Amino acid sequence: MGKNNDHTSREFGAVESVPANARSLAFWDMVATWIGANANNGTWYVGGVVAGTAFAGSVCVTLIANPIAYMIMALIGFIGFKVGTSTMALTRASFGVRGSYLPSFLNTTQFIGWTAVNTFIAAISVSFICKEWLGMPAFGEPGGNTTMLIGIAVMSILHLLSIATGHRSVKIVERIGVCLVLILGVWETIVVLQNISLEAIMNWQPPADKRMPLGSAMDVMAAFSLGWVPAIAEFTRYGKTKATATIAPMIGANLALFWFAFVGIIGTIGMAITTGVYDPNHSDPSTIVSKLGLGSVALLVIIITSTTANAVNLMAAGISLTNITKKLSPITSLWLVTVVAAGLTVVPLFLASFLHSFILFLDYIGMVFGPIFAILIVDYYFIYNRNYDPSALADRHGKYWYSNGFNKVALIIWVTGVIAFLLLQKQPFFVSSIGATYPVIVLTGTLYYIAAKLQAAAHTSSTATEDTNAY
Ligand SMILES: O=c1cc[nH]c(=O)[nH]1
Repeated sequence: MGKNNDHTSREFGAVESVPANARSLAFWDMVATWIGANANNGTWYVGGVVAGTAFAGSVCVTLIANPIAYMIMALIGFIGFKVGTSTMALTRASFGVRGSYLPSFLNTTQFIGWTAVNTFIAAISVSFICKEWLGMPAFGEPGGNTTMLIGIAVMSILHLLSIATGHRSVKIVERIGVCLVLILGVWETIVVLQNISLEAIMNWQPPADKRMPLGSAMDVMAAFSLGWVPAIAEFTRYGKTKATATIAPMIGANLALFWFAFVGIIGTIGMAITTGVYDPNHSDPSTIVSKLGLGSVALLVIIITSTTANAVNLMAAGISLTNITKKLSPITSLWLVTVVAAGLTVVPLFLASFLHSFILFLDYIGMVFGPIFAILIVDYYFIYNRNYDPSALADRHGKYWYSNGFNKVALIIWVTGVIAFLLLQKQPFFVSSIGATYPVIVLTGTLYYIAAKLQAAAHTSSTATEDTNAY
């Protein structure tokens, strides 16, 4: 095959449909990618956050909220597989060619935000390990920012290497990363379990002022996993088979999430029992492992897990940007978002509470993306009957242009969904039970279905009137 036709070495822009001969991701590559995504420090951390519902509550929330999110991910992964474009380009069909710039902008910012969040959490661990090994001040101590900056610098170099050639370098990072994560992560989990009594963990109750209601924990977990959904078609469009695009991400994401969140839950509760202080910043088992004098292994686990997760985050941030502008090539865009993310990671050093900012960030994700996914899924499966035309996604005269490039119906329903989230999220019923994220997704999907059908009926009748008048 001539060099120019060798699509397998190319990174495709958001709106380009990946042809069959460029689909190089096999089933196990996809499983590895999503294990690599969720086997990360952020998942430990979110496990520590929901530990505020005590052990039984946090396990239940984890087992309910996340699989639902990954079913949504599979539904959208399938659309990406069929149409061949990135997730944000898919929103052109429902929001309009220009209307899709809104979700794309939100998406680029959320994935840059995730990269910063993961890098920051990894840097906290690096900082603690620098203290153990070198006696340098750790995060939270006077002068602790130096060790944080070391952590941020190391991670950012690894990020640049992992996205250097787009999905191909990410594939290699995930293949190597997942093997190391499985070996070191299992080992680290065993060490932690040997040092923490499961019985004491099950009986532990959070202090009254730190107890988290179940519905709030549902929202936290749902937002955490839904955060991955807009990255899915970036990978499934390179998938070789339907199962690669649907079942493989579900296996990888669920497996790694259950594992790491569980370790985060027991790590945080274990530390709360030992120190008498409940703090999700202690969800990181590497801190425990390094206290046992095994700091180098702990450090490796942190660096690898954060790199594999951020490779996915950066792919999604960079490719989303190419849905907004054609001026940036996919690879330039990937490099750009990596540099911006490195800069952003420094910001939490100057914020009062990282945990508070993290929860606000998750609220933002649940609020803006839940309604976007509802509209995308209903639009593809029920309005367009599983039939999007990739060639019309960039066509100014095509069916996705709507009115000046915007589908007002989708935009209005999206705003309605966001407002509904803001109203329901604080209602005692939702706070104490199922949270607001999933009810709002169902509500938005239903409203969009009704509105889009009414829009289609109005369009048909106005076309019929025009035809009659023509005679
Ligand atoms: O999108 C996501 C979700 C969870 N963790 C991440 O790093 N990114």
